[in-house]
Amino acid sequence: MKIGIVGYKGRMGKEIKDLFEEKNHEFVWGYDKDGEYFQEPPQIIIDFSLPEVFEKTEDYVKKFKVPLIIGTTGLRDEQIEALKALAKDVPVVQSYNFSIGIQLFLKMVDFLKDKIDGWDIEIVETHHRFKKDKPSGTAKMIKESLDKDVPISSLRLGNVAGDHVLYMANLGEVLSISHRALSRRAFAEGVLKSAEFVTNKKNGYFTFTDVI
Ligand SMILES: NC(=O)C1=CN([C@@H]2O[C@H](COP(=O)(O)OP(=O)(O)OC[C@H]3O[C@@H](n4cnc5c(N)ncnc54)[C@H](O)[C@@H]3O)[C@@H](O)[C@H]2O)C=CC1
Ligand SMILES: O=C(O)C1=N[C@H](C(=O)O)C[C@H](O)C1
Repeated sequence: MKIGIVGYKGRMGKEIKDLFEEKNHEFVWGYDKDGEYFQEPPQIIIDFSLPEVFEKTEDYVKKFKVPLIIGTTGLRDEQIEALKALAKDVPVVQSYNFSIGIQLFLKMVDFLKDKIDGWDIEIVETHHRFKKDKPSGTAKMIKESLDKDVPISSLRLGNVAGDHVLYMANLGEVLSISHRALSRRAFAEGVLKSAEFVTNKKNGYFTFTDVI
């Protein structure tokens, strides 16, 4: 497929471009801080940028009438609503984490959440020093899955690709679930799966849970 990437000069943008090209897909369009790169119209747009770029992405998806895969974190509620509106016309896949491991993590949380009433529960996330948002989108997803107002601690250290730990403790024991992304490749592979997932869809709002 011919892909377009919003944020194509960023860490995730480059990782996604590299993986798709290894799989014989073609990077034909991009948008970044210094404007548009145009070779030909894309068949799909992938956005890994910042929430302030969202309206541009929305305009380009409408212009090219193509599916959107969006992993940008820190989106505002009205931006999520705008994605749902966009999904009436094109397929949209939105997730704050495109790794398989975090999907399994969320399933474990779902299994545990009504068995840990009265326990102390805390989320700790660690990311590279360049990450702009805090807490991470994934930590927010874990909190939402728990259905509880639990504290989130954020560490910004070196070049960590993404660690998430959920601690649960009663007076006698500590239980934890942890996930470590060893590189950004894990996220890029989830984006590729999502791009393949939407190829036969006309429209609809999906999360990465629907994809796997
Ligand atoms: N959902 C997921 O699985 C994952 C999500 N992310 C999220 O993806 C986003 C990007 O992460 P990274 O690639 O590490 O960041 P980055 O900072 O390396 O890349 C962001 C790109 O957006 C561009 N950009 C910034 N402002 C812009 C503007 N006003 N107009 C056009 N382009 C602009 C930057 O120039 C840069 O190339 C973040 O929100 C991050 O949290 C990151 C990894 C995995
Ligand atoms: O910015 C990152 O790098 C990451 N962001 C996502 C998040 O905020 O949860 C996903 C991953 O942990 C890497």
